[in-house]
Amino acid sequence: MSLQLQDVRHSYALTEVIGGVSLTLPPGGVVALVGPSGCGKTTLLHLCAGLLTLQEGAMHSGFAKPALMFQQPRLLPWQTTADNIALGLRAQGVARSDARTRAQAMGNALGLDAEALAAYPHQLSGGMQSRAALARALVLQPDLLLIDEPFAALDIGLKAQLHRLLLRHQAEQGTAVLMITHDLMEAVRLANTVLVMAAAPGRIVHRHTPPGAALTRSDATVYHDTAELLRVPVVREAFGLDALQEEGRAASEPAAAVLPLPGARVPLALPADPGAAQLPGSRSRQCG
Ligand SMILES: Nc1ncnc2c1ncn2[C@@H]1O[C@H](COP(=O)(O)OP(=O)(O)OP(=O)(O)O)[C@@H](O)[C@H]1O
Repeated sequence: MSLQLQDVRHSYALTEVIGGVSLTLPPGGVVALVGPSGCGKTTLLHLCAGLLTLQEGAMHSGFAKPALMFQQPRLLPWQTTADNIALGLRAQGVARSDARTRAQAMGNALGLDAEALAAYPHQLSGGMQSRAALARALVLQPDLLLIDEPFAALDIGLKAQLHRLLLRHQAEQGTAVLMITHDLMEAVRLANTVLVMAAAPGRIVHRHTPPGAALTRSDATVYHDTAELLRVPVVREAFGLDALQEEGRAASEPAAAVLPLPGARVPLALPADPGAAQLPGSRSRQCG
């Protein structure tokens, strides 16, 4: 039972955006696809979720209960938080009272109290909405969770809290997770395997295994490992870092050899040691 992609390609009209991606996600594994904006991460995730039709290559999923968590919480404004969390269960035919009980328990586990669960989405902060969206996915007890940058808009503290909640649930339930992000440090913090993508067309250019188990990975280890990853030439190239650095140097000649890089979307100068929605079920698809 795993998710396997073999030489998957995808084009929008005449433009090839995914140029031959192969990957395997085993049960209980956490794979992060990380890459610059526009390299095809969302397209790939939507292919895995069955939201896009496979055009070329092969894909097989042995997972029976996949769930997708979108970049935006996408809560129904006319339903309470608890009813939003219960939505997938209700769609599966679970009785209203049972679904609500399970939704409340999952909401509580993710830090939503009775008041938040009785509130409507517009009465919740962004962080609470993200918790509700995570609860809505996790309450389904998926064996495969597909995540599309759900924590991108959160502050650093909230992000860390949700990372921990997700990792704890993942470790307890053995859920396989395929997540996409453009944040290298988030990928190193959460994943067993980090796959770095480059653009035009989207392809995997580097595979990285962060040390140890994610739940016990310290901040220092995450910073150090991210810094190491940022030294890999193909990773730097994928994010356009060296080009930016050259621009910076040219602009300040003959000043300092190393400059901060304006506009970079990934951390650039990390200390080496800072010291311190229910989807279609199991499927196998082949084309091309
Ligand atoms: N429906 C579509 N029709 C045409 N082109 C599309 C469509 N969806 C995405 N694209 C293009 O395909 C490329 C890959 O887009 P995609 O959203 O998969 O990238 P991404 O890596 O997830 O980007 P981001 O990190 O900015 O969300 C981009 O050039 C985008 O403009």
